[in-house]
Amino acid sequence: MVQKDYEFVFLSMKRLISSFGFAFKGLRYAAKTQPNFRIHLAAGITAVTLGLCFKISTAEWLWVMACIALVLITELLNTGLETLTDLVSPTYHEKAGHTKDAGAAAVVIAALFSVITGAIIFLPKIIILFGHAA
Ligand SMILES: Nc1ncnc2c1ncn2[C@@H]1O[C@H](COP(=O)(O)OP(=O)(O)OP(=O)(O)O)[C@@H](O)[C@H]1O
Repeated sequence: MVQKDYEFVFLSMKRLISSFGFAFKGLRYAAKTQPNFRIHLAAGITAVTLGLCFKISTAEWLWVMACIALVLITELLNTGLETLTDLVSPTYHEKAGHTKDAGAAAVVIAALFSVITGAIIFLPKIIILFGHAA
């Protein structure tokens, strides 16, 4: 590799590391300012704990991971949307309201989907566990 190629790789790595830094800043901001984000994070940790306790299958792990990612991603995008809306429209505007409502609806759909998926995966196992205990 010539000097120019090394410089290109070094700069690309530097840019990638800065992007991760900005991403963590975004995560910290959401965790600090959004109670719902913290609730969804706790729900995700609970789902992972249940998955470990019940030794769920690989396919079930994929669904659980997809649900956790879906909820956290929509929550983060909604946080960004809310922040931007507050910046652009600090006073009442119908369209600002629609923007926030649509963001909130996306989070609710992701959360509902995850609750149903979690129930399909974990409820039968919980019922069997309580059946054996009784
Ligand atoms: N600038 C605005 N103009 C019109 N309606 C607004 C505006 N800001 C908020 N609203 C309405 O009030 C609702 C709640 O707004 P708010 O800013 O409290 O968002 P939120 O979803 O409750 O945020 P958080 O997740 O931080 O609690 C919005 O969904 C929207 O319907």
